[in-house]
Amino acid sequence: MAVPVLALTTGEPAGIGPELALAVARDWQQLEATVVAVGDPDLLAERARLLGWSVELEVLAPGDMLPAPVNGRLPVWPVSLATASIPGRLDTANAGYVLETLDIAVDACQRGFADAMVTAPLHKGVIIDGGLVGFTGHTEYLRDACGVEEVVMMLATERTGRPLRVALATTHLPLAQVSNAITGAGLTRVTRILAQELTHRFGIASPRILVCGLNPHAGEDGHLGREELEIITPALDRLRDEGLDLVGPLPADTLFTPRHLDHADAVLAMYHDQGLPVLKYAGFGQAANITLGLGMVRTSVDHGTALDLAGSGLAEVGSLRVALQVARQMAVRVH
Ligand SMILES: NC(=O)c1ccc[n+]([C@@H]2O[C@H](COP(=O)([O-])OP(=O)(O)OC[C@H]3O[C@@H](n4cnc5c(N)ncnc54)[C@H](O)[C@@H]3O)[C@@H](O)[C@H]2O)c1
Ligand SMILES: N[C@H](C(=O)O)[C@H](O)COP(=O)(O)O
Repeated sequence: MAVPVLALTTGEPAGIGPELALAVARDWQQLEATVVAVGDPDLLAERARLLGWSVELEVLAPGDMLPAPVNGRLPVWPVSLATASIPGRLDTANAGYVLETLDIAVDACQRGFADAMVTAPLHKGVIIDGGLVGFTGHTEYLRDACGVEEVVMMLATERTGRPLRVALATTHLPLAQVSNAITGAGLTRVTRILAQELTHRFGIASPRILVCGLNPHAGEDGHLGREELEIITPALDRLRDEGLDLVGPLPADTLFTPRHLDHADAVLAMYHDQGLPVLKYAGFGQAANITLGLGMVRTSVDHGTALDLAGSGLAEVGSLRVALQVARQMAVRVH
């Protein structure tokens, strides 16, 4: 493939997404990809002015020839804000704008105008308050936009020396709903996608996956919960019969130790705050969020909108750089 094209959605306009897009454009470093921002050019220009950064915006349309990356220049596929955005101040009027940037990036990937999409953070609450009841995040929105039944959220960092990859069996759910959401069919789908994508998109021929239990001490033989005995173990056994290399269910408190992690390619955690705090403790600011199973490449940052930092220029750009690098590597590998 020629140099891949990455469509970078600029996220919640009142958050740090717009300035992170500008920050990477000031210094593309060694990124061997062409990046086009998807967002409001006036917003980007205003944020650049506020920060005193010199970034030249080049407004183009999907399908137009994209220029090679030059420090201080940022190509943009334009989307108009509904109303002017003030750093740190959410406005439900702009919820539709955020979603439109996602739709444009998905469409561009599907039509071959981009090889991957990378997303700056959005604010889930303001999208819901803006009218999209049931919205829970990019992952689920993109699953529906791509028309697939299941996707897998996986965060990955290399700050730990060897890659640490943590995937989730359930994503953005209230904790009270997690147990009911762990089903044999769901676990089977998620684990298959994880194993397949580790092979196809990360080049790991026969990935070893460590699977967390749901309950303390993986249920203590049924004394501290029965999901391991009744749901998780039977599902893993069936998948082992298909040839998958799965270890578990293991107690989650001791799974994340070198003794286990040194011999594994990924961890499958049962829920968001079982797996992600560990990953973020190890690699916050140097990790990428990857959606597996979409049929296209999508990565994102490991952090949120950081409204407290918006407009200050102080937000760290490390995770966005990692997300761009991972998207580039995945896009190149897929072709
Ligand atoms: N990829 C995404 O779109 C994504 C990811 C995580 C959270 N979110 C959303 O973001 C919103 C705010 O979430 P939150 O407050 O829980 O998390 P947050 O990541 O926005 O903020 C948590 C803390 O980390 C700091 N922080 C975050 N990013 C930083 C950066 N780049 N550099 C330096 N410090 C940084 C913030 O200042 C804050 O103190 C929520 O709506 C959440 O759902 C979106
Ligand atoms: N669960 C993610 C995290 O904690 O980093 C975050 O909420 C982003 O999720 P989406 O990519 O689905 O928006």
